Amino acid sequence: MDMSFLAMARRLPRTALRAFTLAWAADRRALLSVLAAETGQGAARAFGLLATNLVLVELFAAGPTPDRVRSALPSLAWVAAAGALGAVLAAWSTAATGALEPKVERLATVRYLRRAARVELEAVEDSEFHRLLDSAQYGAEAARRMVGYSVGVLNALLALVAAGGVLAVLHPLLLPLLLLIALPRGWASVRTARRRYQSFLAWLEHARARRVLAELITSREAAQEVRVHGAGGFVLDHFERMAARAEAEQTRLARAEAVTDVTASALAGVAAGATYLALGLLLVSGGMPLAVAGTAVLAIRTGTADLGSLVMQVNLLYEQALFFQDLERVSEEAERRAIPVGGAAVAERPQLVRFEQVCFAYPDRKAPALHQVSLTLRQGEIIALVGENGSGKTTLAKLLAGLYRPTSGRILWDGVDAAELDREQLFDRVALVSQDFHRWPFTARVNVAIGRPGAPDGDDRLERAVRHADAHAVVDELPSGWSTLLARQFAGGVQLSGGQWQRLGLARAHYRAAPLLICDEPTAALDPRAEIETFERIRRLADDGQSIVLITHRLASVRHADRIYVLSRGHLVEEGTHPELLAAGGHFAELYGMQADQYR
Ligand SMILES: Nc1ncnc2c1ncn2[C@@H]1O[C@H](COP(=O)(O)OP(=O)(O)OP(=O)(O)O)[C@@H](O)[C@H]1O
Repeated sequence: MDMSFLAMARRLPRTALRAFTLAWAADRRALLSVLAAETGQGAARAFGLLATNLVLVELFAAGPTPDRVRSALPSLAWVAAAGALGAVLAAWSTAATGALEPKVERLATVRYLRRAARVELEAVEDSEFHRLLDSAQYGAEAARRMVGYSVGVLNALLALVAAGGVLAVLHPLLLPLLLLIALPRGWASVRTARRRYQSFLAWLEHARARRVLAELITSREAAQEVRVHGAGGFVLDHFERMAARAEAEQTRLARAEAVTDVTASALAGVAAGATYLALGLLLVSGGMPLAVAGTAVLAIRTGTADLGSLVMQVNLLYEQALFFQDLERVSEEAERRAIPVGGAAVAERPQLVRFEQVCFAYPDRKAPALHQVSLTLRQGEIIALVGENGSGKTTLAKLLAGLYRPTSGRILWDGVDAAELDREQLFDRVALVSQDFHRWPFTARVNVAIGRPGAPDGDDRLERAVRHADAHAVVDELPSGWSTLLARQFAGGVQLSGGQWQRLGLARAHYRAAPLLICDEPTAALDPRAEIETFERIRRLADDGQSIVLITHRLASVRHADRIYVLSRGHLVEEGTHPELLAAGGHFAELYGMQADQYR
């Protein structure tokens, strides 16, 4: 909230320069066209004013009126020529600005999204970072607007230099008086912009919550409970109350703006009065001829209009710059929290992954989710992670996949600490079927092939993956087969059942063909036959050399695991094979007994 006017004034040129660099990168030809057209317009305007002065001098000169008009004609032609040139240049500037603006917005958006996609998972889960991301959403649009407003500022500035230059030539007193008229308006605009932005920041969380509430009412996920449980009225009621509070803030802003504006207008009025009084006194005292006074009035009028527009444009630019700075800030933060690039190479087929005394705590939680966990996974082995809800199984899987880094302890891949490995390569060795694997709103084909975008042998690979996950039946039933869109919210989109989705998720993980497969509850939505078959298939993958980490609550299905690790409240409490753990009569045996009893 470093919002003092001076601090902002110091930062504005730097921000404008960044926007300019962005525009240069987006389309330098369009940018140069805009600059040329605007400078040309400024020159044409100054020239036009000077020519007007010559017209007036001729008209107010002594002699018969027809002669005076005749001698004013050449200057009048110059006035017309300057006007025509200005109009052509303005049209050129409009066309170039129109071409430049969307490119700047696209470039700003793509840069920001590229950085956002590369941050650590921890940052994505951090509400503060999300808040930044939300406020930065407006930044790309602000970058676009900054182009237009910068052009406006340039235009008004050059026009002002033209009018001011002419005034300074006419009489040295007139220029400071002109500035005096503009000062109160400038003050008012900046004050209002700052107030609006401060309010935006203070109310951002509120606006986000309101948006979430509004989306809930229309979302497909909540649609059933909105109706059957009557949750719609409840949510709407909250939305209305929150909206009413936001409206009160808008009213406060509007009132404050009105008071500021009226004060500024009064001060500007006094300054304008003083200017015209000075002009009158100069005329009366004979310090200025009538023709010059006529031009001065013209220059003051256009000059105040130009100043007004300059103040407005600077103000708009300033306001957008505040939003653009958010984008810059989030880019810096995303860069700071980015997944590091480079590092030691990871073997194509890692032989051994070891957890050594690994602890992990989520940043917003006091109690660690994992406490001194040590385990080993060899190539071609299946290990199973079991334990009650919240015992830390998924967290462990995410650490293994390289999504989190241990708070203490080490994860060694063939003896090398994962912290030193090239994370991109590490990700490349892992396939995930997580509990919440993503249901991409794309076609069935893409939903599988997105497991490894850009994989070379398209259809064969797809066929193998589908056969493995027994997803044929799912795809055969779809109206357009592989090309069916799996997003009900779009025309022609189809909705799959949970189990059908799960088969596609499994096919996706198989399509990825990574040496390490992590299956987190891969069969929760499958019917009993499909579940048994799936576990059997997963087991066969290990025979082909894939290492598998299986997380499940179906304790009978971990029989074939080479080793079972039992977690409880983040601690590793038991490990062994299925028969060993049953014989030990510990935690696993107890859980297994409870499940088995249900079937007896
Ligand atoms: N992103 C997160 N941020 C903060 N805490 C989390 C996060 N994910 C999980 N936790 C917490 O960490 C602990 C372990 O969760 P985890 O998801 O690893 O358990 P789990 O054994 O996979 O549970 P389940 O069987 O229910 O899937 C829980 O207390 C959970 O509340």
